[in-house]
Amino acid sequence: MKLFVRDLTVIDASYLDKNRGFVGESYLVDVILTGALNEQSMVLDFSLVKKQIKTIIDAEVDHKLLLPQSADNCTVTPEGHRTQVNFELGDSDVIQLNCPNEAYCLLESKTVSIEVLETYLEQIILPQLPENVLGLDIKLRSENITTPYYHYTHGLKKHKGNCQRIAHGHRSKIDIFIDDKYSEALAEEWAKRWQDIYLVSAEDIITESDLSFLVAGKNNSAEIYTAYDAVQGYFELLIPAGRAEVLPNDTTVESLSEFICEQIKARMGDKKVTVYAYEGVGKGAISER
Ligand SMILES: Nc1nc2c(c(=O)[nH]1)N=C([C@H](O)[C@H](O)COP(=O)(O)OP(=O)(O)OP(=O)(O)O)CN2
Repeated sequence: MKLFVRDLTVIDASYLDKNRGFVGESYLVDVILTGALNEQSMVLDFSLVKKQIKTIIDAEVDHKLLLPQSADNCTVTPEGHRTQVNFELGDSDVIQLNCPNEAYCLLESKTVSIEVLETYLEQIILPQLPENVLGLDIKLRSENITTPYYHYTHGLKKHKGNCQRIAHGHRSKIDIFIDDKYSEALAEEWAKRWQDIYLVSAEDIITESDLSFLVAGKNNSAEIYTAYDAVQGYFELLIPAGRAEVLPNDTTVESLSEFICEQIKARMGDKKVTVYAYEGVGKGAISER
């Protein structure tokens, strides 16, 4: 007998890619369970399917940085409850992080892909399900978006939950209206500007000498050093400046939509500007000037 649940949850995470650097993603999760019927004539009660699988996904991958730790360009060094990561990019630039262990999900692979993540999740979730559940098929998919979108990575130091992690991200639609008319050109402009971007708050920028680790190699462009203290611990990151944008406020979706709206308004004079900035799937903030 097979049981399916579509849209069980959304994984908002980021991964490191040799060419793209940080890639923020929002994956919708579908599952199929194969098994014998239990005493309730069910493979597993839907409410338990949803709760148990979501709990594991939230703990293992959601709001984390997914690392291809078998890649030659990825060095992961555990330091007790913290982990240092050095990731060399194709252009010989480097991204470095030093964060509490829960900021990362370490994958035994050379790259991160949907297939790698599906296999990883199947392997860790199936043994935690009741014995009558014999098989688990996890399918991850991106939201079907037909208009421009971007992938961003960020961290919200003031968030009490897992959004405080310095490198989690989202694949997000951006809708922009000028005098109530949809502007594909402006949406595309922002999608291009923030494609695979790291968004950092100006107040979180530190100097190289404030980093707790030594900088490995020299980046081609300038570097940005950012760090903050949050409930889960101290988070540090070094990123080439060309792969980041510094924003005046926190990088909540409210601030992002305000930032985009203000920037466009400055060019539009008397015209009304409306911005729908999404954070992942089906949620976001609206700004109007
Ligand atoms: N008003 C706002 N609330 C939250 C923001 C924000 O910008 N404005 N941001 C976040 C985090 O960035 C987080 O990544 C959002 O993830 P979300 O999927 O909402 O978080 P959960 O995992 O708690 O939700 P699930 O339904 O379990 O996926 C948080 N809030």
